[in-house]
Amino acid sequence: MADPLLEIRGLNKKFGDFQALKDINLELDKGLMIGLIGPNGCGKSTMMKCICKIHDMSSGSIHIDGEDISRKKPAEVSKLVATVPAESGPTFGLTVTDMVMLGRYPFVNRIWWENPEDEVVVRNALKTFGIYHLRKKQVSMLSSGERQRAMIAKAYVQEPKVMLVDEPTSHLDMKYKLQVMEYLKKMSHTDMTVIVAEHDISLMARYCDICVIMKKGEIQTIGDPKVVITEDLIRDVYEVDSRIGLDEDGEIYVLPKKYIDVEEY
Ligand SMILES: Nc1ncnc2c1ncn2[C@@H]1O[C@H](COP(=O)(O)OP(=O)(O)OP(=O)(O)O)[C@@H](O)[C@H]1O
Repeated sequence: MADPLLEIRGLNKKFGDFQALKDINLELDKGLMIGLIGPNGCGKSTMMKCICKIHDMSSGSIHIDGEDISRKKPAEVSKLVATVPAESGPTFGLTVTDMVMLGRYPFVNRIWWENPEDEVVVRNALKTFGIYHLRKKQVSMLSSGERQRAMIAKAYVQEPKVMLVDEPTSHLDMKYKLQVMEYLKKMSHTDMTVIVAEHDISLMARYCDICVIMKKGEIQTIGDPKVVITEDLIRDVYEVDSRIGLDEDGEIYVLPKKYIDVEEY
């Protein structure tokens, strides 16, 4: 059997006395779309930041494609893993093309000067993500949906093996939510494993091959969303009563019904 693309062993992360991640163990194969689900503060972003080395681990190991990331320099890690953060941050008057081109940075040796190959990769990404017509526009002028697609294009041109996407649809309307998830799904079909943290569980259940459910810094369960996402699980993890159904296409939808006030018990 092939080795997993991402292998996390005994990952712990502490901020001072607070333990944000507790003994995380996870093996993921390539070519999958993975949904990271759990309540606010359960550790989703912290786990992503450990995978891309924004945070140092307190203990444990992370291997991507057999490579121990703790031994890699930042530029080498950037060739293995790319991140699409929840917020894009300041863009300093960059055009869409300029910003997406920044994703090629790990491939530049000493002097920053894009070559014709970089230009082809960027042009293709702009077309793939439907933003070619916006290429000369400043990123600060884009709508949320357009900016999100530009951020995904920037991560895509990094040609990573693992793509980490934090809350990709939080500012998007229904159409762009679906569109962004479609793009991410397509990327997972190019042998890239895409890990998405997102609060819309119905959307995650529909698009993800595997869901990783987290609670209080630990992995609660992992598996096929149609199997693992149940009313009992939602009650346990979110303290919310919900109804879970299947529409005529066999897709799961999750309807939150009532917040359970734990103080009442
Ligand atoms: N740099 C930090 N210093 C101290 N505590 C932190 C730091 N970063 C995160 N935490 C804490 O670690 C816990 C996990 O945070 P994290 O951002 O990973 O949660 P999350 O699951 O991504 O939440 P959300 O869904 O709200 O984005 C939280 O209690 C948070 O306050």
